[in-house]
Amino acid sequence: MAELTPPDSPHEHLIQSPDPNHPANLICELCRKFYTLGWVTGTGGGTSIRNNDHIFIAPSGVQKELMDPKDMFVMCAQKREYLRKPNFLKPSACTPLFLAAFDRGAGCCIHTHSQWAVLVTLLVERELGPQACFEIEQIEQIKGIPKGRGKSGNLGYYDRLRIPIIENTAHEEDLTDSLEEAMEKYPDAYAILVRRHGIYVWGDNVHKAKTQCESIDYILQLAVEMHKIGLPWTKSRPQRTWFGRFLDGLQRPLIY
Ligand SMILES: CSCCC(=O)C(=O)COP(=O)(O)O
Ligand SMILES: [Zn+2]
Repeated sequence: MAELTPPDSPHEHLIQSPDPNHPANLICELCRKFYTLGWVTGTGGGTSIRNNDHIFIAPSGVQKELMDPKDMFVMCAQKREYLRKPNFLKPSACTPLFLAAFDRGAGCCIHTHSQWAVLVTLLVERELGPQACFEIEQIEQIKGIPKGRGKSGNLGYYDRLRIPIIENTAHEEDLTDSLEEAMEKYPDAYAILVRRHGIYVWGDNVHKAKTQCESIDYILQLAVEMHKIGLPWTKSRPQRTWFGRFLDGLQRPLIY
């Protein structure tokens, strides 16, 4: 796709490997899969992988399903300096957001423009207000999400999954401060929704980031469908008002 860094560059070996699990190959393969799910259409969304000392980043504004390993940027994880920069390309505008996830121990971060994610941010705003998180419980797929950083095991069926929501900005990179704030406020979160935009999901490694992103997308789609037929996402709302409890008593199908 791109005009390449000269092939005699000392860093070409960083993106050349016959191993399908090499990060440069894997980002391209994953983005092809994610495209079919509607996660990275129209150049939106993307994926970044940290592999020990190296961070692999896709270019900005390209069709993510058509990328080639030679299009990948490679950054030194410690110095945060680019070791490999393909000519005529810019690194993804999501780079500072991916780095925020790597700073907190992630091995892979996936950004999607899934319509389910966008719809849930709109529903939460309308039903619960601008400061609210998305919350859901008693759905089997919640078990696909870890309890939190430094905690062993995954959420259980009766645990509540909470995904914070931050407001969108005109430029992707300007999301960084609010994303980091949300990461600090919700240290157990492995995902953050961006209103009217999409979601960032990260995991300890590629396998975990991918399966967590799949579980969350499944739950977000389910949540939209549940809302359409008037089913609540949680059994009860924390800090309910007397009016909320009154409505509970009537067993009205409202979202809290
Ligand atoms: C139509 S995509 C707008 C930018 C965006 O939200 C995104 O996720 C893609 O950014 P990138 O710089 O990686 O192309
Ligand atoms: Zn985006």
